[in-house]
Amino acid sequence: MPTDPGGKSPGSLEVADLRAGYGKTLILDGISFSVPAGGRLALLGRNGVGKTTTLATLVGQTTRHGGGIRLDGVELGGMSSSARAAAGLGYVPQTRDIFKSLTVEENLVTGLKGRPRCALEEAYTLFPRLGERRRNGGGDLSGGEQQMLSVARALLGKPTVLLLDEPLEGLAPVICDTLMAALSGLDMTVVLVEQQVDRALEFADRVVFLDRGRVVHAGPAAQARTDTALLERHLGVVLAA
Ligand SMILES: Nc1ncnc2c1ncn2[C@@H]1O[C@H](COP(=O)(O)OP(=O)(O)OP(=O)(O)O)[C@@H](O)[C@H]1O
Repeated sequence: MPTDPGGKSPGSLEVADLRAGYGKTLILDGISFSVPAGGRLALLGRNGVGKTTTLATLVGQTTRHGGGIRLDGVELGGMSSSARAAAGLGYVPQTRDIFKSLTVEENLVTGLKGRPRCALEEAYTLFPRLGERRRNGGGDLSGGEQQMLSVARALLGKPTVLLLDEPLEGLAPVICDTLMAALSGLDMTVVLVEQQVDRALEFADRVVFLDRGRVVHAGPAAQARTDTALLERHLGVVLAA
């Protein structure tokens, strides 16, 4: 992991009493959580509880009504989305943020943010499939390849915190394995929203459950995996033993 001049690893995220929504409609009603540099947080909850809104608020795509978002002690709340990206937030939205009319390589170039073109090799090393398909159009890729492209493009910007919104949605189990293996090798802070609870809890070290725009539980992911009452209460699921 890169270190700052003071020798501390970057990527410490602190969200304090965040209140946000769409226009005047409040969805997040005072959310607080923190992730240390290099930590992995799973953000879970039933449909419509505000998980996507939380990530969208972190990157400045909603209306913030109050509260703070600090990255390595720097308040991001008043910044534009592009300034937050420059500060270190990388975002992979649920919609897979790729340009379908551009080739794989052209898509990746848009993620370079001023870095030299040779940095594209990082993406092809992480996902060799993208290297094989570098001249194919983004719209011609399978769902899994599009997701790899979306993740790789976000990583090329060298974020210190990666925000992932349901990266496994609609993907075959073998592609989910490939993606999770790549994500598990990353050396950065990650906030993961995911419906595949077992995979999310295996990946994460901490978990936060949301319900109706509030944090209703926060704790170690390993403990949550075996707490059937907790999972049933907040998600309505029971994991296979
Ligand atoms: N653009 C929008 N304008 C107004 N309301 C919205 C908008 N996007 C989401 N909402 C509302 O905000 C609430 C939270 O939605 P959000 O997408 O954050 O939930 P979620 O936990 O990510 O759900 P899911 O698991 O279904 O993706 C829902 O009631 C939703 O209808």
